[in-house]
Amino acid sequence: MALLDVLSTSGFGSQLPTILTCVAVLFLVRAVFQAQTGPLASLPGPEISKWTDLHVRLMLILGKRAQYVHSLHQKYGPVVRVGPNDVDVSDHAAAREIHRAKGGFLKSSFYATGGRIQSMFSTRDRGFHSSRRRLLGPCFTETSLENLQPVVVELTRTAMRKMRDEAKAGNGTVDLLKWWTLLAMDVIGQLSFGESFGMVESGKKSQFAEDVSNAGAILPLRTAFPTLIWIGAYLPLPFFQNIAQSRQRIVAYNQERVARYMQLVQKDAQKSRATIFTSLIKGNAIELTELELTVEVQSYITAGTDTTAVTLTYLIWAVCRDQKIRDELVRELKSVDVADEEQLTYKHVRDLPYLNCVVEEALRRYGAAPGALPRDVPDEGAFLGGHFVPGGGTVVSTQGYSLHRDPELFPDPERFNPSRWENPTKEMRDAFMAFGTGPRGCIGVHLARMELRLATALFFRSFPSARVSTKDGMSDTDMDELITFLLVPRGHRCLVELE
Ligand code: HEM
Repeated sequence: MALLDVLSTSGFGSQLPTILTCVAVLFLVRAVFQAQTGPLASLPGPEISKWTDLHVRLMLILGKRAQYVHSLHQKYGPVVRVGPNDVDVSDHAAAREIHRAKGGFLKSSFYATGGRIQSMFSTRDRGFHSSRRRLLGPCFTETSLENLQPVVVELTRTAMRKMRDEAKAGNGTVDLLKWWTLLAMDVIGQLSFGESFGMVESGKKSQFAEDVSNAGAILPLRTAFPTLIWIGAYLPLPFFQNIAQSRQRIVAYNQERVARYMQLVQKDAQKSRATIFTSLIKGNAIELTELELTVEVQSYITAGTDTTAVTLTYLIWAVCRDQKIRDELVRELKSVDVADEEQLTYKHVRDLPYLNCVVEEALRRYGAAPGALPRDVPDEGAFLGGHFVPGGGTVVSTQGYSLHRDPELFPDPERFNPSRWENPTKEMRDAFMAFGTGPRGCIGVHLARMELRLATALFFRSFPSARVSTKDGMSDTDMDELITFLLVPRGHRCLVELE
């Protein structure tokens, strides 16, 4: 018997509207109760945040979430409710508390996007993370990277040569975002597999790089509407199918490269190319399985390419826009006296004071990960920024965007002003979160700083009068800051004239 017949003979059908109305009323009462008297009800924030976070999700897709949340902090203070279960904190001491070791705030479900195999980046498991970080941390120290710096210098030098060639062959401009992306990805390839992806040399993104961009482009949508993406994976729509194919190709490519590297190690560990994993070689094997290594390398490519490339793009753009800053930087760089440009090493530039101020200010103002870093509040709750934030399902975030714009610590915070780092206070240092902080802070921080310093130094030594172009319609609008998890310039390009 059809279901409707059963319902009508049982009299249930005639009562259905009443039942549905009761259910709707119950939901409404529950929502009102939660909004007005729930454990987060006393936290400051706009009325809408008590009912929904849909507006915040839409802001995320539009690349304006960080700016919106910052405007809430300006209005409501350092602790603000941004959704029924979401809080954002811009108090420096509270941010440190959230991110400190053993603070009890674990990465939220936002990070659980990477399938069944966990990486150091994606894991939410404290035990897994500690053991992986203990193993890999030593690979990323300044001392370990020391041995690898010549290959980074060489790749950067090649990038300069290729940029000059491209500018000469074309209309005098180059797209910084393109070149820094090729460079950053080649650096990770070189340091992970002992061979680069060859993109700086070819001047073009490989299929692999295109796939990485494709897979990354879906991140905002996945973050804002994870269920939609989950359903999409089962639908025969080209958009979702293309992304699935990109992901499959990325995995296959990484597997192949890692397998090749491991064969080299097995054949002759001594002669295998130096990589960040060299110190993990014991006898003729590496202390990670092929699969573990593949997943780790993938996370370095995702976490270490666009972050470095975008920060560097904004850095060079900001310096080119201000002749005084550019001239001061060029003056300092010219003071490095080497007989031949080819002899310039990382050591020559690492400790240059003004260069370091420029890098620090670029990371403060344009660090490429300024968005929310969400953490689960421990069950017992916590006092943060003068408020009690309850646990049991609350997610608390900190965002570099707000922490770096505290006008008390960084007067005129929107201004790109490297000199503010000449004598930084402890409070400024404490508020600096471009690389996160605590045990989940960026493991690539020394590598990133090395790349930023080297590329900036070699760029302005090669092109001391570089300036932002207006050719091909390039304008400041291209550099409007869109922030999902990462920062990206609206125009997805940054054209500069080299000479
Ligand atoms: C300017 C460049 C970079 C910026 C601004 C940046 C920023 C960040 C931030 C803010 C975090 C913390 C994320 C969180 O708490 O949710 C992080 C973590 C991480 N970053 Fe970076 N990063 C950069 C470069 C790199 C590079 C070059 C690598 C390459 C190895 C890398 C690998 C990682 C990894 C693996 C983590 C996770 C660490 C963990 O959970 O133990 N990053 N990064």
